[in-house]
Amino acid sequence: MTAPVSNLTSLVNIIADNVSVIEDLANRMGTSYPTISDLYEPHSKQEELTLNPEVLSAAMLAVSAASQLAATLKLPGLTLLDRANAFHIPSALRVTSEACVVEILRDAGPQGMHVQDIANQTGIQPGILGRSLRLLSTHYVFAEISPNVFVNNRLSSMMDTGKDTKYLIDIAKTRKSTSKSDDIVSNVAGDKYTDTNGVAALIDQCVDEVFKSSSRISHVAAVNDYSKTPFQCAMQYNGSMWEFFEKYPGYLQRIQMAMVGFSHLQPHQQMISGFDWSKLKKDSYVVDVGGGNGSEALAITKKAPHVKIFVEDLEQTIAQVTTPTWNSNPTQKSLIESEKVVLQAHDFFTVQPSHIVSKVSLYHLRFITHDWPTPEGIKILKQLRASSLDDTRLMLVDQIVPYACPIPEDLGKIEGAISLPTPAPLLSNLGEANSDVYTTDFTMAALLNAQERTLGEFHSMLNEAGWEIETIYQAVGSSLSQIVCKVI
Ligand SMILES: C[S@@+](CC[C@H](N)C(=O)[O-])C[C@H]1O[C@@H](n2cnc3c(N)ncnc32)[C@H](O)[C@@H]1O
Repeated sequence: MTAPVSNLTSLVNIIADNVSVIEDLANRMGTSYPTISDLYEPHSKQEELTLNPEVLSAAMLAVSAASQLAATLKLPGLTLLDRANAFHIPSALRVTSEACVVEILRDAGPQGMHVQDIANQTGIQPGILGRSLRLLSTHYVFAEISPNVFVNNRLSSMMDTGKDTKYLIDIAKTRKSTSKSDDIVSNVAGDKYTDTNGVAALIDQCVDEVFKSSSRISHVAAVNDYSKTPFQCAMQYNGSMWEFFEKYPGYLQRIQMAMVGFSHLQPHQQMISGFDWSKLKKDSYVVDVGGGNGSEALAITKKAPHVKIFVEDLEQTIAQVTTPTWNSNPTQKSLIESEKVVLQAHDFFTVQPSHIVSKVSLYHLRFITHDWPTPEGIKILKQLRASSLDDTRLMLVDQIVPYACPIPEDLGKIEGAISLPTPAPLLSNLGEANSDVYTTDFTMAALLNAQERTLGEFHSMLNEAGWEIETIYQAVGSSLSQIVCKVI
């Protein structure tokens, strides 16, 4: 009689089985999985391997099992302490970002640089910088290769803006000389982030205003007063977050680039290719509602060259971000000049202009409903319903929060609403392997008293606004989905 497999062995077996799936594929592709010490090379064969759907699925299971194994084996009190102190990591990331460490270490190359020499370049105190780098290295961001000598690694190099280091150091010095030490609002230099992959913008936004705001979530919950957002409490600002961004253009530029960064973090999410763009009627209109800097609209011009695209956003965003972005790129400029793409100020809480309604085939909303509490989400969706033709479709591109249990039967019948079975003893939502959707949900709570939604929450919000989910398209290893709806 064979002994039953222990919980620990089951977890180890899941890791071993899935790692061998990955290594088999790597061998067939003639490459290897990148190590943590490699620099991030987005176009390398190694990074291409990491985005293969089979590899993504296997990696999700292995990561889920490995983190469950770590949480099981480490003494529970120490795991709890880790969780409770996790907020020190954003502090350390902010210290290193303000000191331009990623770019300084890029210039230093594989031999790295002593923390004293890194510190000398921006005038930061080497003590706290070294401790920040060691805390981060312990969490696999940067590496300490000899005492106090650090190098970039796969994680840290992903935040490289690619910009000239001296230019960034000058920006950092100007920031320091014009900010008071007790400033809650520091003068963000948006130029640091333009023409980058957006990852630095995303990380800097997380470790600045999101971090500050998150510390106020429990206060808002405790007093049960949602008339103010945690962001408003933290930044001591009475207007909305969007008004704040309009008042401080550096923050506005940063959040728009952060959206671009979000796509680069999970490039496979761009592979969501389920929706058949060719089916849209020739010369009909696609409206990218709350389209920001228009990066998605640009992607749509390639998938659906036969339609006209309107990028709508708030007046200031169109003037300060979208228009300069499109005018500075010759291809995008020519799309504007030929009127294939129209950039237009429009408040999505109001009905669409009649010239749009007459020919609209699709309203596209990426990362919009997650910015709003459900009553406001319903108002936005109702305005679009009132601005639709019978065959107009609505596409929400947002993350669907997985339940931590099997999907309810009625929701499971919606086309594309898959919920993959997970092997025991893993959590059914794959736990830490899927943690980004739950942290993004808290980011929405921190900034806007808003939220990411489960499929059930999407279903009822859409129904209330006069829309019915027709099909959902998802990519492996991603909670970002295209939720395509028709009018009821
Ligand atoms: C999270 S960003 C998403 C941007 C873009 N859809 C993307 O995926 O990159 C939300 C956008 O909604 C815009 N927005 C906020 N309030 C708005 C309103 N009342 N009317 C139109 N756009 C608005 C913001 O300016 C911002 O560009």
